[in-house]
Amino acid sequence: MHSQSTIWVSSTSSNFTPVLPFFPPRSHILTRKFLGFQYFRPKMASVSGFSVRAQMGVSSSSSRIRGGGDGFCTLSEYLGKGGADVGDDLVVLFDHILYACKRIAALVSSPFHSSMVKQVVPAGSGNASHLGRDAQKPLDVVSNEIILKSLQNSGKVAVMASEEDDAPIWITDDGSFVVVTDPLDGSRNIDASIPTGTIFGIYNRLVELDHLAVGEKAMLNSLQSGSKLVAAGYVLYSSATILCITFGSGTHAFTLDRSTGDFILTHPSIKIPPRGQIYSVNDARYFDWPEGLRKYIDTVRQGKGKYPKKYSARYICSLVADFHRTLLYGGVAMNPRDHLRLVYEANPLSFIAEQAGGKGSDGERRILSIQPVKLHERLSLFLGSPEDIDELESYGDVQQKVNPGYEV
Ligand SMILES: O=P(O)(O)OC[C@H]1O[C@](O)(COP(=O)(O)O)[C@@H](O)[C@@H]1O
Repeated sequence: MHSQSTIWVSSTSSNFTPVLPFFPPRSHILTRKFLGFQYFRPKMASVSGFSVRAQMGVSSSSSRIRGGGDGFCTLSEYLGKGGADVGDDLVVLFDHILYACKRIAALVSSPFHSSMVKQVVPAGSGNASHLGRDAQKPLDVVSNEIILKSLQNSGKVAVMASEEDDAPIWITDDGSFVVVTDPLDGSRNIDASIPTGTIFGIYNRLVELDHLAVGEKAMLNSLQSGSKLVAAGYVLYSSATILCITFGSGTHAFTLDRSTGDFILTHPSIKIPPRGQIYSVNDARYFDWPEGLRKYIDTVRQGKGKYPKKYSARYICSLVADFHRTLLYGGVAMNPRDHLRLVYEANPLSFIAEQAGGKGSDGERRILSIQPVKLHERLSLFLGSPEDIDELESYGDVQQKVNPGYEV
């Protein structure tokens, strides 16, 4: 489907190994099997099984998942008729989103990205609302372009609303979907090679708005409540490239096999632990927090909360990475100040959290029940294990309203 052939130089030392085509065909799975590679179930993740066969019959949706004859289930197999059967239009759309994410994955890990992006990003381009420490990085702009191009090429998307653009972009009247996205979250970390991620949510186009002017229907389609999401996902660019998705029947994660370009189902039916022992927050903000939040953190870090063990702190400062860890290990990932966006970040991740048995809250309300009123609306965000979120909310006053504009 995609004609573009990027060249991937595979090298672990100064000796260059032969240049491989980027993501060669699936027949390489045979080589992988022949070489004896095995996928193992991660120890700390609470998943219903790892190999496709192991999870057969676990639930009505997962039992329909059929892997290839080799026992692995690729994303295409998962989405297709023998699997979740999400419909041809979504299959095509996912194929294009994932192609874009593979390009971004290649870009963020490329030794050449800093010099490449300097050439392609004109000064002053991008979202005017990004100022100071929120200023767009060149890779934000490039990633945004990559995603927009792929959505255009898919022919399936009416509107794209991106964290990087001031206004939503109307793509085609023929598209049946609306895509909201943060193309490269955590990009402020990129120069230090810390994990980053792409977040996206997919809605149906609201056909009842078709008669409106383009700008108006683009905006209203993008301001749908998170409870209307058809699908949501993120791609984590880290030591592994992980795609985590939901279509409203469970949360499933796939790991990119760099030798074939396939996303392999590695974490079917993720279940977040009901309670974790980790909180994730930028606690340099402690003195700007409200009383309730300080009390909550003071309590759990001393092991005096409902769970009688001392909590640990983990904070990467990259939302997708902090959320992914929370999904697998449990606990709560939070940003109590009005910083993260409802449309691009809070809604898709809350949908994924809920489908894994977790919760997404602004400290008082369920995120998915909030009606967005502004495209770039920001809010406090708490995501994680249901018992941890309930306990945190019970402290009442957990939203940081003082936001002095931190410099780092
Ligand atoms: O500075 P804080 O409050 O710790 O915020 C860090 C958060 O901001 C982010 O970098 C996102 O910010 P941007 O949307 O401005 O890129 C998240 O990845 C991270 O979780």
